[in-house]
Amino acid sequence: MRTAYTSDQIRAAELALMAKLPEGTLMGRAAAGLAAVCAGLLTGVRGRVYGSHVVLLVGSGDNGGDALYAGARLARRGARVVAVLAGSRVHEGGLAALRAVGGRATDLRVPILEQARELIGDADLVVDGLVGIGGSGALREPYATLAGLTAQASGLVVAVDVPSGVDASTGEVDGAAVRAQATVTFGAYKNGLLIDPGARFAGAVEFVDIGLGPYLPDPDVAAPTDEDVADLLPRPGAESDKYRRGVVGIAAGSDRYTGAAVLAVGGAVRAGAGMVRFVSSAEPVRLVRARWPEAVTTIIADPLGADPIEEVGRVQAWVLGPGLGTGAEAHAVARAVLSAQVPVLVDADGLTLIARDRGLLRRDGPTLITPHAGELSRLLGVPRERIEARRLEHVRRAAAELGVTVLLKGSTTLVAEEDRPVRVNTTGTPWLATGGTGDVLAGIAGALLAGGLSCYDAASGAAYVHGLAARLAVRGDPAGRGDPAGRGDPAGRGDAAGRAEAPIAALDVAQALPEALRAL
Ligand SMILES: NC(=O)C1=CN([C@@H]2O[C@H](COP(=O)(O)OP(=O)(O)OC[C@H]3O[C@@H](n4cnc5c(N)ncnc54)[C@H](O)[C@@H]3O)[C@@H](O)[C@H]2O)[C@@H](O)CC1
Ligand SMILES: [K+]
Repeated sequence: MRTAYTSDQIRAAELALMAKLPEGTLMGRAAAGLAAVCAGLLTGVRGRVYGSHVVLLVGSGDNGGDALYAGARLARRGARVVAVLAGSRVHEGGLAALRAVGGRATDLRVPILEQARELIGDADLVVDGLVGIGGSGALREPYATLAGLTAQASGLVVAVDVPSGVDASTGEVDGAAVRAQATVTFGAYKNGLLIDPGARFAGAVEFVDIGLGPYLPDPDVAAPTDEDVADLLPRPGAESDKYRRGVVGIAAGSDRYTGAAVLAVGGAVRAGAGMVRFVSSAEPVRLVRARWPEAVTTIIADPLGADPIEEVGRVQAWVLGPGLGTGAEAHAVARAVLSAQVPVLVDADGLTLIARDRGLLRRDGPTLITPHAGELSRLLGVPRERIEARRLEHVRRAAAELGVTVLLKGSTTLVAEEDRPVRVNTTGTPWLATGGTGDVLAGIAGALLAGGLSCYDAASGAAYVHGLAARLAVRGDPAGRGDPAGRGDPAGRGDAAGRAEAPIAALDVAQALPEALRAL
């Protein structure tokens, strides 16, 4: 599990560790690690550090101090280093160290932005030491303009600890922020490096150990890795039969919307359900049977009757909602499914139904909901843009307010359950933003729930394998190996340039599931 923390958590751990060490030790470790990463990147691009142009953007806090000490180390190796002093104060020790080895600082008599514009344009490397975990709110001037100028840099941009303008605790970006190719982070991951929109600004995240480990509390956020997911996925034993592996019931589709049902069933079949029982009206049943003969189907004879799902046999978990419709009949089916005591995953139209009738969520069994930002917006009565800008806050709020496990889909998929770290998914690809992929995800998670996983594990496991399968489908390479911004990057971004990738249809994701599962 890759763990991440808020600024306050990191700061408390640093204070505890610092109390045991001579002054300056931690900054020394941070700067040495930062300089080593910068030197490696410069060598990769230019063949050597010697003679390279390095510009340090230096704020008034310790983040600027790190940049200055690292700059001094690069200057000692022959880099031409200039510090743009952007703050009203500067870390004096760091500035003295830089000057002592021939580094320069901007002339305070000349407007800072004028100097910076030219320097940034010519630099091989820009080091962003404006603000780190001490930052709060939107960047003020001149930091905001400096952050914007880094977009015009022709050389590398490396952020110190966290890209300036990204809220380290939440990933929120309010106004300008530095967009880095790499972020060198100290002691522990910050939430904002894993969660969008912030994660998009961080580039590849390099971790520098400064000895904080023993002082860190329980994490605020955790990102499962291949090993974690492989461990939690159910594997059939010799004594398994379809019931032990789990029977998932899928109540989805309507005569108007049939595709979602086919996709959800496909996700469940391919993710290893022992059996899929599909329940719907005649037309989706016909199509599901044609595409997935493995599924056992039931046509609901009387949706408005006393128990519309009475005819369905034993089920260990339900998926409710894809393509179900939102009328009276769908409501009746939803009520019947949610009155079961087994885990129920609610998606798509099911979410619209519970947004209108929250009483449906008053039930005995565990509930997992899988909204995207628009659906969550209707559930919480909060504008969609606000949810997208503050994903962590809203996924937590939904879990607390609704008393369910919440998987919030989107550019970074999050899973929240009260009193647990929020899980962030690091697989996936922007190509997943296409119709029907959510239905496949619901099927996968349903299969895992039926296999005995908790809502929390089923949701995070499903998001993970769904993302892997999508990568396999878009580039024939589930692990994203050969893509430096892929698996090596904890944020798990895809190849930003979209190289060697092709669009996918949702069914391709379902079809790629077996291979993704084999790759784990
Ligand atoms: N505390 C420690 O033990 C260590 C801290 N380190 C570094 O220290 C950083 C934290 O240093 P600080 O606590 O001094 O804080 P920062 O340097 O992150 O930022 C604080 C400064 O930025 C200004 N500021 C805050 N928000 C701003 C905004 N929106 N616009 C413009 N200016 C803003 C503040 O007025 C203050 O001067 C870490 O991110 C890391 O880089 C490392 O050296 C490792 C050890
Ligand atoms: K920074």
